[in-house]
Amino acid sequence: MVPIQKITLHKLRMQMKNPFQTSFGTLQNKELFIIEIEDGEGNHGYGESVAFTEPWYTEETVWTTEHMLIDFLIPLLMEKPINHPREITERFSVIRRNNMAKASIEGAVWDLYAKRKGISLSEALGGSQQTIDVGISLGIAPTTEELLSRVQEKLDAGYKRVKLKIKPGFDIEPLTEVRKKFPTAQLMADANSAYTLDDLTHLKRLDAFNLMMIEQPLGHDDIVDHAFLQQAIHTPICLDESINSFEDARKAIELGSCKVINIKIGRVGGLTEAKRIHDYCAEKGITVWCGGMLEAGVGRAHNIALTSLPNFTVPGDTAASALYWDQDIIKPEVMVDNGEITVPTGRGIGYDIDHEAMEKFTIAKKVFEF
Ligand SMILES: O=C(O)CCC(=O)C1=CC=C[C@@H](O)[C@@H]1C(=O)O
Ligand SMILES: [Mg+2]
Repeated sequence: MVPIQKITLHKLRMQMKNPFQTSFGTLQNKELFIIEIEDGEGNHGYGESVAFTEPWYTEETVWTTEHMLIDFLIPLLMEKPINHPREITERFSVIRRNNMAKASIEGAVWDLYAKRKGISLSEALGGSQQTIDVGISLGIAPTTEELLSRVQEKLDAGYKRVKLKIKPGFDIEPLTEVRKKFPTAQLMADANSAYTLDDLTHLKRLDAFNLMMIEQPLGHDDIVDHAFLQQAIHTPICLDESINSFEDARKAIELGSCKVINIKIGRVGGLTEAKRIHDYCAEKGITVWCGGMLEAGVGRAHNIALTSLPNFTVPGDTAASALYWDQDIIKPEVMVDNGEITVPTGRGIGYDIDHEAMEKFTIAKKVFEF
């Protein structure tokens, strides 16, 4: 059993070092919840919520996360005892979607479970990789020169894959320049649904850049048009926004809508569902990699543990804390050495919470005792 005696929602506001620009807007201040669960025996499990303050990536926001946690998910979690964190997906299935809210608390139970067993979260999940490869996702840059210098800097730092954000009007030109300057770099592009099938002729031109993949070129909820597009282009399509569950992944793979899936724990509703998608993709020969949501340290630690599963073969978006934050909320912070992270072997997420830093960024706190 995983006894739960106390749940604390720490609401944090953290300022990003550099604004992150996508085809929808710019992110500078991040609000998030750290969910802390205590078993009354000295163990603390931690999870992090990843919804943004505005619903442009998925429909969830920081505010809906709080509403779901307080009014539905915490009461459901406490309805009867949990024997294994694996049971939570099923328990939460009476609530439609709200996957990021679900994942935030499910992750905290997984961490608590691993800590109680005295094993790492990676081990609890069945991870086998001791080091993981790391890539970087770059926001849209103000100029092509600036983009080239950012790519150069990240490749020099050892990052093993560079993801560029593209949108109509900012695609062929920057990709041409980046490819010219870095002919052998592992490059990919993410459109965050900025195109439609009307852009088919234009999208075919992207085949010239030898990209590892193009992420979510079409509708955020589409798998049909993507299947048509995948037939028409050579570049592998990677789905991000369209895959919110194991069932979505199964259907997309059956339809031939993608060759790659970007697994984000929050988007699919937790570690259990993420692992299920990973296992299914391994069986079907579909490549997976772990995306990021500009998380602080707790969320990154969960991503690192997940990425230690064997079918995570493409470098993930788990870049170093120092690229995002002046000060992170974990100790040590996430360090990337020549494009690799050593998967921690300590109990649970394997990083300690920097309580002082967490207090500093806390803007509200709610405690539930049972
Ligand atoms: O967490 C990171 O380092 C990368 C984040 C990232 O690329 C994204 C996060 C959230 C929305 C998007 O802009 C983008 C993505 O779609 O993967
Ligand atoms: Mg994406």
